[in-house]
Amino acid sequence: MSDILAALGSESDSDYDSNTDSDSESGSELGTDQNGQLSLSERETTPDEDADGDSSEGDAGDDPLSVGGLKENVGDTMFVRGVKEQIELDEVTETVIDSVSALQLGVELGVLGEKDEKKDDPEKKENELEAEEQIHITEPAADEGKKEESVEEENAEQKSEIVDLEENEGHDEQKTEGDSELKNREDNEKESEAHGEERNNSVDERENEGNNEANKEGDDEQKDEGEDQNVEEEESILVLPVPPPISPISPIFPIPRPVALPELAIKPAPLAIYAPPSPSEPTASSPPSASPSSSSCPSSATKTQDKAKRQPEIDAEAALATYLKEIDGNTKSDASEDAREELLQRLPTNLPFPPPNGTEMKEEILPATAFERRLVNKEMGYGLVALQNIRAGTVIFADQLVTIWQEEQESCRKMNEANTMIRRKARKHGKEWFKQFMALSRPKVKEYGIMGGIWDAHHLPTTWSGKRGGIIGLNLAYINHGCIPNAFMTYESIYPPDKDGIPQYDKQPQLGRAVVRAITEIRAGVEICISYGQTAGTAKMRQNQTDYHFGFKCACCVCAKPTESFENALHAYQRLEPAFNDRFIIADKPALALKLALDLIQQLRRAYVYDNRLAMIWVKCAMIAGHHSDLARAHCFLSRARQLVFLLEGPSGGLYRQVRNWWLAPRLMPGFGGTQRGLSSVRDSLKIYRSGSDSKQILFMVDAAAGEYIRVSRYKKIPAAAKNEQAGGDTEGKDDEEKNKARWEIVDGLDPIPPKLDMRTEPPIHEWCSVENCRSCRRTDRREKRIRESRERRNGGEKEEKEAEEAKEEEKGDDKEEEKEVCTDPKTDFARLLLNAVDVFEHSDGEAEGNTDTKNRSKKEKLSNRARRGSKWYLDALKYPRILTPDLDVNISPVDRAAGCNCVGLQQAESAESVQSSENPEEEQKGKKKKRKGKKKKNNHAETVIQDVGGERKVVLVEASDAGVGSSATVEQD
Ligand SMILES: C[S@@+](CC[C@H](N)C(=O)[O-])C[C@H]1O[C@@H](n2cnc3c(N)ncnc32)[C@H](O)[C@@H]1O
Repeated sequence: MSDILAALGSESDSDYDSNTDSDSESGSELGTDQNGQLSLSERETTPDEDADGDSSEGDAGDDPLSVGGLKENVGDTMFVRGVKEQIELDEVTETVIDSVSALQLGVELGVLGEKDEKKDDPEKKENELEAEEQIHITEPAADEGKKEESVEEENAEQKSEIVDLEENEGHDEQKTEGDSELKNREDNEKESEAHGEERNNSVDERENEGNNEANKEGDDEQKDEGEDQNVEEEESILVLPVPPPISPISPIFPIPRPVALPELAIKPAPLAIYAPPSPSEPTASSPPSASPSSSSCPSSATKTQDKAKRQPEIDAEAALATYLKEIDGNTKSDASEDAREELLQRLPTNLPFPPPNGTEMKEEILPATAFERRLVNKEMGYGLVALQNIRAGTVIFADQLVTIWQEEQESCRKMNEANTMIRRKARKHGKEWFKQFMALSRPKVKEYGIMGGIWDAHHLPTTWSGKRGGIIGLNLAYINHGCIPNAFMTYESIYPPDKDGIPQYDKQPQLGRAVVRAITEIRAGVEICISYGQTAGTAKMRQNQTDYHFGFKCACCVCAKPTESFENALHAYQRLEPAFNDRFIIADKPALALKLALDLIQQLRRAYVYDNRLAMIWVKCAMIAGHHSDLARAHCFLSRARQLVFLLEGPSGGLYRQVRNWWLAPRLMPGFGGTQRGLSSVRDSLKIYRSGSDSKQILFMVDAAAGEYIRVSRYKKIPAAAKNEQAGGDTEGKDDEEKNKARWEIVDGLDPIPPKLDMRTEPPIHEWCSVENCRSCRRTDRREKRIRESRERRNGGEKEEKEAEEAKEEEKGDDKEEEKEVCTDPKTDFARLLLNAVDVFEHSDGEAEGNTDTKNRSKKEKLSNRARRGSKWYLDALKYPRILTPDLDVNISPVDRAAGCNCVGLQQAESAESVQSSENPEEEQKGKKKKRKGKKKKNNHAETVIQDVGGERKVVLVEASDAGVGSSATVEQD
């Protein structure tokens, strides 16, 4: 899954039916993108979000995963639940508040423990100081003098910078910040003295290094360059230590950094750490209410209460709870069909199309005042905390980045080289940016240098376009990791422009800004978290994962205070996710795979996991359906994936683009058409969309056995009247809703003969589009028209038509046999396809033998053409071995065969013949001839498998003689 994500760039049982309905309307999306652009304001005016917020209630009650719905619903849900959570979070908050006040007392948290110990034990303190000194002394003796020199020089440089700073400060924006910081520090120092504590040198150091470096930037570039060189010379004596294997992207300065917390303005403001909403769903009868004790700040509590009094969230909450219950099937719905329809009506249907590559996106970005840096807790340090309610889908910030790729990192042999590189890259973003960059906090490790210190404290490991590296941005520098995040980060792709400044899309794009979007509503006072990387499993497992990959044990609220439902969901994800990459399950147990997916989607939704983990499950379901040529289900799954990915990435995201393309043409999905077991048309998806609350049953094939595949066309709706009649009018004990509900039955027997999959005859998907004057449809029409005309021009009208007709007839003749009957057994479907592949092999053998017989050749050519068509899936599947290659070692048991399947594939298989294998190539050749001779004589059952023959993968016939049916099969190789 992550592979796909990397290559490309992923709502619950409860929502798919509503969403699918919206999806049915989402055909209208085709026309909604009139400008090809999206501005957030446009999105904000979706029908689900009317001015008074009432509709958002409806949405909330309706479909928390739809894009607009999510914005409102989840938000509302989270908002109200968040209040509840705060009761649970009181403990945490108290701890945090304690630590804040501790910090105000001038105690640096990072060295709290250290200092306490030192206070207790003066001897120990002395020893440690000595040890610290020794660490510096352990430099090579020859370098020692130089190092001291360099340190002195650095200090001298810093002092001169301070003078500069003091001179410039009057004109500098940083002045006020610096002043307040200095004041804070002075206060802290005084208090520290009062407590008899040792004053921390870090203050001076930061003053010297941070602000002054920023100030120094005010000087001209040449001077800077000169200084760089000086620094380079000074630092060249320091050798970068060998990086320990902490992370695949080892930090550029891998010395374990001390836990020195950055000095920022600490306000004794209400503080709530990020927490996903409580999984316990409030009921309509007991709407959640804000409790004064749920907030550390009385004023904020009152505000929340006031909000709660204004009701909309509570009503939305109640509606959502009812709706969720209805969908989940936990309880019977109180919501009438009409009410439900009304809710569905409010779903947004105008998901925009991604703009053409490179089009400037006009999305609103929140003002910088919408969040601030605050101390979260001792473990996590500082984080970004929302100061206002943020809607799902909003761009919180878009950061310019300093990126250092792994190769660049590895090319730095010395600390100063790395420092210079970071400095150079940071300066590219302009003076103001650089100043702010220099003002980022950093640990007090001399060896790191200034840039190295900042990098070490704030960089995030990343992978982009297959490259690994680290990034650092001004806001990103303070965003923490959460295992259930409420924000999602994507990158912009920047294509290099040509001479005229036009982006060249055929060139490799460069990493642009890092865009962070809210994926659920984020309440004011809640920490904004992204996921540094997908974590899964229990809290301990996740902590190990973050420790291994990022060098810290995750202390996010989900890990710090694991609750049952979060744990279950993330553990289920870890256990079930691999199933969607398992060739055997995908090819042979599609219904099992879909059921697992349903279970997982439900669990993730309950735990409020709305990130790419969920989106990719929808995508995987679509791929599974696609593998079995089930256009209808694939289309529905892709609709859901598309909505969610849109929320995560916005309209110009890479995955969004990809999913949207697949949604338009599911056949473009890798592995599509591996079998024809689920053959359906996109039009069939309307059945799923219209099936309302039963859509889960159809979409996920809930009634199917693990290895079964029930085509959408086999579901038949029994109207309520007919159903009651069938029951003999026995409707006692059933409520009205049950009586009036239609039933979906699965029509028994074989699936009807499917139409041949033919891209030319299938109506283009845009034909379903109901939007008037749809831009996309017009474009498609124009393109098709152009193609037709050019074809006609090239081949000369009539002649070409005649030829095409002839070719069609010929093809029909070829495929008649295949169309006779369609096997619904996966194994036999599979055998048939493999046999086609065998034809290819045979044909190539013939050529190798120099068989020039024209009759044979034309026959073989025909065969091979057919085989090529049939086995295209096989070749395609080989391209995606991890994802959707069907199980290559599939065997048809003799018992299965004895059960008698009439499919053409099996008949062909039965008429085929196996040949004795031999390790000797000459004998093998003889064997092949023998095989061809005896082809018609024997009537043994044969099955095909892929085996390693002489180091090469070959399709092999596995023969079972008539006598062996039901007993044992003899295996021979060809
Ligand atoms: C980009 S910085 C975030 C800002 C950082 N908290 C600070 O105070 O400077 C990333 C660092 O924050 C800490 N961090 C982030 N998320 C964390 C989490 N969930 N648990 C523990 N530490 C975390 C780790 O030390 C990590 O290396």
